[in-house]
Amino acid sequence: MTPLTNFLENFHIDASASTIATLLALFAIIWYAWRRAESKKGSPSLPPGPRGLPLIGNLASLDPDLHTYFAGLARTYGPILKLQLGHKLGIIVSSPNLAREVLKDHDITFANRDVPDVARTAAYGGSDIAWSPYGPEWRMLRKVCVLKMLSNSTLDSVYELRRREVRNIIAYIYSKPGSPINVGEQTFLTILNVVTSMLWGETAQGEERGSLGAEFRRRVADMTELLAAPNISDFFPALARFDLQGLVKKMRGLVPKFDQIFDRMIEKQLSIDALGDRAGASSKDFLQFLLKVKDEEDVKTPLTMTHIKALLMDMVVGGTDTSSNAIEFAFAEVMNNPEVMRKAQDELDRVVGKDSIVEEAHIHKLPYLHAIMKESLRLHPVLPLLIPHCPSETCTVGGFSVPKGARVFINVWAVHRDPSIWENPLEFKPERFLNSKFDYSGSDFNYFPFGSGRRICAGIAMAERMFLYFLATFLHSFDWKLPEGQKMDLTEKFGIVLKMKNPLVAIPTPRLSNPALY
Ligand code: HEM
Repeated sequence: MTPLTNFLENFHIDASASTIATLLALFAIIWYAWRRAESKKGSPSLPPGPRGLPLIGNLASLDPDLHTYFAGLARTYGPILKLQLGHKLGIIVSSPNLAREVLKDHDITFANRDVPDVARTAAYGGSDIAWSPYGPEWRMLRKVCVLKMLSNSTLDSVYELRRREVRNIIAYIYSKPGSPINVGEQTFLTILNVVTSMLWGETAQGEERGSLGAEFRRRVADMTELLAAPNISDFFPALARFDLQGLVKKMRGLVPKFDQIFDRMIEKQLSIDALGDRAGASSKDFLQFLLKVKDEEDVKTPLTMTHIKALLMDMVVGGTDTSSNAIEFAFAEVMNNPEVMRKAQDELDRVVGKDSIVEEAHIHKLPYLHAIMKESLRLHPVLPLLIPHCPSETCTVGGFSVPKGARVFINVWAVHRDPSIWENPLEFKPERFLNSKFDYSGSDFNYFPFGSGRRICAGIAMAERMFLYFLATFLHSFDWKLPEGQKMDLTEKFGIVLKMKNPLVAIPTPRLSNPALY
């Protein structure tokens, strides 16, 4: 197989001879122009990296599991390395010191994103928090979200929503004695209901809960898969308009399905406002708040309807898939380590008791549960390469030049498994976090599952609450075992969100003293 056919196969392109000839000609022109531009600039001291092929660079050898592939390269080339991804330079950083240089010392320079074509399509032209460039618009969006929806005081005020959804799922599981439960799916549905009811106060019930949730989950999964797929258009911007792999077309097919729901909810909210029927809308609804902010005049950076939809997309896609996959990994690790399960359930029985149900007020009294969350996010940080950063100007990291516009991957997954930092890094051992100094603030670059600096996750408080409350309730309410003859498989699958390759299916047995508690 030639490198070109190998490359085409890697990118799932069916190509006739004439397509290949056209591509070759285009590549040659781009390559020539690029080399000329480079030679004019002189040769900057770039980080080391594997030798690439002319035109396509290292694209032919990319492995779909980018986090493990990058970790392997770092063992050969060191903690900062480069990959030539067609016309785009990729920089991979895999050590705490260099992550600190990028995310702390050069925080503002790297607080930008290199927006993939599909992400631009998904996020209404990149008008959301995650893909906006660093600047007043991003600051306004983040402030609106963090202050209003994701702050501790708002989260406290909507505990009833979380409680209702968690009690619903527990009752549902209890109603299916001995049946296998798809843990990720049920967690996703519950979180989706929490997030959407915070957004617009509507929550799917009964049959609708199952069908709407399953449909949403598929679409969110399709979306994150498209976001993670290597796209020729990003590596050869001159070819973007041809959308050779059809990824943007696929994303364009997905977005309207979300958009219709957003439109429906916005219209509903506006008609409630028009009728002055405040009683029909909870004053806590985030959408209602956003629509009010949109109408505010005399603001320097106005919030538009496009921003609102992009924010809803961030919350529905970013808030659900991350949290549910993180919980699924933790659940699987706990099941795979019976001693950890025993300690977690002992702690719950001591603090909550078998004659009561878990409330969020119990959570701060459960240090072992907190340690489980930290350990699980160490081994399986669900955004293993963060969201790639992009320097707004050329700067030096670890003594090497990182050019303006490079796509910078911070391999937090590799740092979290580095044996020079962590003892027996592959072991799931929550004890290592008991009484430890590690938190989620991103101030220690040995442990930063939510990122660090200006672009740190905007939803940490919400993620922490949902994760701990769900896991505590699941472990307290039931004993869990795998279906007969099945083995636990913790293999990961890379997407922009890390998932379990084979979804966790487990059988619950009630363990509380009284059926009324379900
Ligand atoms: C366990 C769950 C979660 C984990 C591990 C996680 C982790 C992360 C990480 C690593 C980033 C990228 C940081 C960077 O690029 O440097 C991020 C960004 C983000 N997260 Fe989360 N996240 C989780 C849940 C949530 C939730 C529940 C929400 C909101 C409802 C949320 C909203 C966001 C947003 C809006 C961004 C973009 C921030 C920006 O670019 O300024 N996340 N998250």
